[in-house]
This record gives sequence, structure tokens and C-alpha cells, in this order.
Amino acid sequence: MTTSQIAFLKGHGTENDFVIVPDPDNAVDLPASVVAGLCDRRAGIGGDGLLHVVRSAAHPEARAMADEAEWFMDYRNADGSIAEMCGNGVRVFAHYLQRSGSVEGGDLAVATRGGVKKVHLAKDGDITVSMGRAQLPAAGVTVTVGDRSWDARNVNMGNPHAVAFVDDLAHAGDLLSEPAFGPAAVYPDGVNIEFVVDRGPRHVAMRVHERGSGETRSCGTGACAVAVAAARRDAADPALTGTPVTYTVDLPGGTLVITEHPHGEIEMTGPAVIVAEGEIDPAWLHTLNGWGPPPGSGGFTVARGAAPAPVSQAGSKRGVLGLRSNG
Ligand SMILES: N[C@@H](CCC[C@H](N)C(=O)O)C(=O)O
Repeated sequence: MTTSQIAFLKGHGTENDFVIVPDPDNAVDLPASVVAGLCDRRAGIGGDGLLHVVRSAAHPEARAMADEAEWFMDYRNADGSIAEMCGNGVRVFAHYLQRSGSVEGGDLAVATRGGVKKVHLAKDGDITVSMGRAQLPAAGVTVTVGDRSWDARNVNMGNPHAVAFVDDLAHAGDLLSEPAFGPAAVYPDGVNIEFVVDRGPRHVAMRVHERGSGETRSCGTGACAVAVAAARRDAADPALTGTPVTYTVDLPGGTLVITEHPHGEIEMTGPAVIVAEGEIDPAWLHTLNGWGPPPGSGGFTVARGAAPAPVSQAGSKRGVLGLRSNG
């Protein structure tokens, strides 16, 4: 039997943490059950999400972007679901590429499901990402926690957000479960929900409940959505004033600086850290693929209520140890 091992790293951006799987040729199959197992904080490596590092030319969802961006961030949430974009993730992704020697410092382009993002790796270690423009669908949204409800701003940063300005971040409750929102039809694919308070002029603090991951200590797209919503509330929309507007956004895991320009482009600046690297044990990976001990036998558990979807060996294109057979 092949004993190929799969390398991983662990990193975070303002404590939004990720399992990183470098896989230039797109040879590692990552079904939702495996992603959920790797992101499990007790039985796995642990993370709010997973960054699958693939050459754009090797991934069917990114091939069309390969001329513009050599690398594709195949981002997954902790429950294994797919999201269009991850703002903290793209900084960690770029930092990993630089650290591994795959790219030099300075400027690079990263393909994501939300389009190509331009990233600047500064000498001081901070990373700035051009996140694109926000869309502000008109549909009104309400967010509810316990007996409190708020009108929220619907902001799309490639992925969906509902931004609620509150009097006290504690009013968001424990965020162990998803806050109620409505009407449900506004977000057919689910939503990330931000709770925001003012800290000072152009300075806010937020908590977030992320689709597919639960409460996290930071969310880059969420911080951009919050800055955009705050600028409209504060009559500082740069498209109307002709002046860029910058918000400092404090999150439980750190601070992000968000600037929106008059032409609509949004820049996010923050740190990225790699904390560890190693190899995934192939025997354990087998159990995640449903080929090992069944759930409940002590073999494995999958967190966040996401039941693993066992894939039968016969029905899978997967080769041994989660590597694609490619043939
Ligand atoms: N934490 C991320 C957002 C990750 C995706 C999100 N959970 C979704 O499903 O849209 C960020 O930093 O932007």
C-alpha cells in the first residue's frame, strides 16, 4: 500500500484560524467529511476553515483565472461547506505562498471563487488585499437574538453578510447557535451575521457568527461589510463624498483596517501568521474517508453537528490515503 503522506500547516489571521493543505497539482481529494474532520478542534487539527492551495490551472473552478493568478484559494468552512471568499484566509494564503518560496514579496494575484484578488505583502509583515466592491442589495433584513431584534444591512462581499448595529456586543448572546434572521429568502445560501458597536470616530468593534463555522474570532469579509454599512450610516459613502473612508474594526482576535475608495474598491489590511506544519497521519485520514472505524466506535467524531458523509470506496474516485488516483 502507498504510504504517501499529506502535508499541512496551521495559520491564522487575527485569530481566524485555518488548516492549510498545499496541493499544487490538485491531487488531494477533500470531501466535506474530511474537511470537517481536519477542522475538528478536539479530534482533528482544528480550524475555522481550510485553505486548499492549488495551482489555478489544475482546478476546474479556477482554470479560467490561471492567466491572471497562478494560485487558487480553494476555501472551505469548518463544516466542509464551500464559500466564495475568505478575507483573513487570503492573507494567510499569500503569506504561506511567500514563506514557501512559491512567490516573492510585493504584489501577487490570488484566484478565489469570488474572483481574482490583488494582494500586497508589505515589508513590515502586514498584508493588504483589494477585496473588490461591496454590493448592497435593497432587501431589508432582521436579525434576532432572544427577545431583541435589529434591522440589519444586507452587504455582499462575494459572500453574504447581515450587519446589525447594537448597543452592546453582549446582546449577541453566546452565539453558540446561529442567530435568527429573516426573511429567509433573502439569503438562500445562508449568511454571515455581524454585530457592531461604536468605539469612536470611524472606529467600531464587532462579533460575528459565520456560516459554516459558528462564532469566530475574526472575519475579513465581515469587517469589510461592517465598514461599508458604517460608512452609509455615517453619511460617509465615498462614492458620494469623493473621499476614501477608513474604518478601524476591532474583533475579538485583533484589528483590521478597512478603506473604501470613491470608485468602490475596498482594501483590507491585517496580519497573517503560520504557527505550525506537519504531516497528516494516513491511518487517521482513512477513518475520515469512512473507510476506517464507523462513527461511535471510538474511531472519530465530527464537530459542529456536521455528520460525516461516508463515501464508499467502490463509488469514490479517490485513491488511497485521500490522494486522487488521477487515472
Ligand atoms: N472568515 C472568513 C469568511 C469565511 C467564509 C464564510 N464563513 C462564508 O461562508 O461566507 C473571512 O475572513 O472573510
